[in-house]
Amino acid sequence: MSSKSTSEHDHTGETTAPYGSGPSPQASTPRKKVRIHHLRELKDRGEPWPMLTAYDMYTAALFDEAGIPVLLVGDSAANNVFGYDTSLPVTVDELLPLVRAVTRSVSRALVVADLPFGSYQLSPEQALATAVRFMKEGRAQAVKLEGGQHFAAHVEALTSAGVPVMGHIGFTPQSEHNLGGYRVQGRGEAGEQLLADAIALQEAGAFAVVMEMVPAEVAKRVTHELRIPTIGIGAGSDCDAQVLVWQDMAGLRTGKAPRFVKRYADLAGALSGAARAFADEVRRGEFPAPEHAFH
Ligand SMILES: Nc1nc(=O)c2c([nH]1)NC[C@@H]1CN(c3ccc(C(=O)N[C@@H](CCC(=O)O)C(=O)O)cc3)CN21
Ligand SMILES: CC(C)C(=O)C(=O)O
Ligand SMILES: [Mg+2]
Repeated sequence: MSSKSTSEHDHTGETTAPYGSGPSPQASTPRKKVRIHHLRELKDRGEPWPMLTAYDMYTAALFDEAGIPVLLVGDSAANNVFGYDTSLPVTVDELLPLVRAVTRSVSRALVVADLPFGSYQLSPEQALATAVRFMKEGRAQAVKLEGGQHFAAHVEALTSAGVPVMGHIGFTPQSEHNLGGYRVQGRGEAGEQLLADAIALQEAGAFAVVMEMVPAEVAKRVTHELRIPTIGIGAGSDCDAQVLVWQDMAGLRTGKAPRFVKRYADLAGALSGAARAFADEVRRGEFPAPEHAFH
């Protein structure tokens, strides 16, 4: 990766530091709306960046303030919001209000809407019709869809209509039944196909590609071959960016998380402690105290 230092002027005439530049921690927080070319600049400078899922107002606003440049309203809302056991059942009508809540709540982060199973696979026309709903009704800045070479025409239909597209290859949860469960993809011979898929997405106009559960060596090679950023989840440290589902990252998910997850907090413990403390105080007659009441 080359090192390139730029500072640019936008239509306001204001000079802005590129995202992630500068010596202080604050400097890594973008002061204005993150745009797609910022992500490409970060790749060119070799500066890794974070992406998180978000599905509602508080998380979106907090992650935006924390300097997460890209938020994904994932179809993983199926598991992590709606309580389905796979991502397959979730619909556009269920996801749209979440996308709208997130876009309403951020000032800087780029918001990507994940196209759910069945909402784009039928044809490039279907993909465009669905993407248009997420852009117009959800006010998303980009959409994401799962698939490689076979979906190049879909990606091209979207990008040529002005819809920025993020690809997603490797383990693609919407195809879990076809892939035989939650398994690492792209080992051995399949690594060549993964690279071909990534290149096909780039050539079709995708602005970034998620690689989920692929060997770190393969992800590294794809990352070096592509001009557009790669975003890893269980794909090692050589991707241009890293994404996690926020409930996994913050320890809200109970039960065993996938191996690629690191927990940075114990929200499950904190929330369950708060609920128990509230319940105890109500049962003991300690809450509400006089200062919580009106007289
Ligand atoms: N909370 C959450 N986190 C996710 O990362 C996530 C979702 N939900 N929902 C949609 C998909 C499903 N994903 C998953 C779900 C489970 C594993 C998992 O259990 N992995 C095991 C087994 C891997 C193997 O056998 O090779 C692991 O230990 O990583 C992986 C990805 C990723 N996505
Ligand atoms: C894990 C990310 C990449 C995703 O697709 C989702 O959350 O739906
Ligand atoms: Mg998804």
